[in-house]
Amino acid sequence: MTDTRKSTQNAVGAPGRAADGLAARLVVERGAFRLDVTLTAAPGDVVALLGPNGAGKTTALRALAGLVPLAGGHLRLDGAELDRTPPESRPVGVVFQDYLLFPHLSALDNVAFGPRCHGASRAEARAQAAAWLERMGLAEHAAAKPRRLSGGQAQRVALARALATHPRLLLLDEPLAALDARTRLDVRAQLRRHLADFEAVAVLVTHDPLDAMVLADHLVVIEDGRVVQEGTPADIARHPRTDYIAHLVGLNLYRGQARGHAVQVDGGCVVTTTEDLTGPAFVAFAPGAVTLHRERPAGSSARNLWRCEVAGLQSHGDQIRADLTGELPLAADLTTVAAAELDLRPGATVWATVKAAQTHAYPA
Ligand SMILES: Nc1ncnc2c1ncn2[C@@H]1O[C@H](COP(=O)(O)OP(=O)(O)OP(=O)(O)O)[C@@H](O)[C@H]1O
Repeated sequence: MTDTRKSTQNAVGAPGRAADGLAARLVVERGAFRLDVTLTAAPGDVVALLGPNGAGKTTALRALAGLVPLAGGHLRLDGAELDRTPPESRPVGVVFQDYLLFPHLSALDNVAFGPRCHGASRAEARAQAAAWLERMGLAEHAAAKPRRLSGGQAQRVALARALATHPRLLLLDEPLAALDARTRLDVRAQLRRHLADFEAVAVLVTHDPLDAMVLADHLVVIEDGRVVQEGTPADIARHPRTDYIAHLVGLNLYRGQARGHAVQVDGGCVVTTTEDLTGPAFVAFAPGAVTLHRERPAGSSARNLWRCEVAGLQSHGDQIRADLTGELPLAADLTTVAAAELDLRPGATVWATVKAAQTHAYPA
């Protein structure tokens, strides 16, 4: 994916960077759960924390906000230590999934609340709030109470409230999750524009890979309290390193040992690739690269041929996704017509072929 929005050359996580921005190692203990993640970002970066349920994304965000204490590590923002700074004194703005607007205050007063808390006079705070609402396209809703606002409008008020304090760190916790699909598209596009103009560090927690890919320059994938992979959205989509990420980006992924053009997959068969590698490797291919046959194909030019059994079928847009077990567990996408012609049903035996040129191997 190309990011035309903002330069990413500011080297997230690169050694020797300037003191500006975020440099954190967040160690948090919550009962049996331990979070230990390192996050660094330069001003202007948008970092998305992505991961399965319970991975620790929200805990990381709460630690950045000062809402849960660090059991270890450090938290520096623009060179200043924040570990012991109480949440209300941190130069941090937070936007939650469910907006958390004050129900008894108008949109304008909700936004003015931030600058007021930071010492602005009432008139100044209201003037700044009016300017923010204008920027968000909400000027005509300034007097409305939150219950009169749509979900998308309320979320924009919450964003204006966070930005009005000029935070050096903006935290967004699933900011689009509560919105319906149509509103989500609009708010995502607007949020993208506001984040592009935002000069400081933004950290976004999301379950949705599309939000992460559209909004962030840098993805940090957390599983079980640890960072399992980080990089640009394009890197991660091309070179997933865990099953969770492969599933997220819709690829079949295997780990094994490469010898030349063959990768011996752990616990099973060989996948032939066009890359020439030696040693521990990943090999991946898209479900759409798989061709299914009811009989073992004779004379197929595909270098990869596996005998499988249909474990399940699901519709997936205008395609059918077949989950296959057998020599190599894999997902295959085929058209509804092809699925009908093959008479695919759970339990059926099928032969799967994949051309070497449609696989992609890379060092593990
Ligand atoms: N107050 C708490 N006390 C003890 N454990 C907690 C508490 N809050 C969360 N946890 C545990 O911390 C772990 C991480 O939770 P967290 O909410 O950070 O994950 P997450 O990645 O944000 O998940 P989700 O996507 O489901 O929101 C989980 O195992 C959870 O059970």
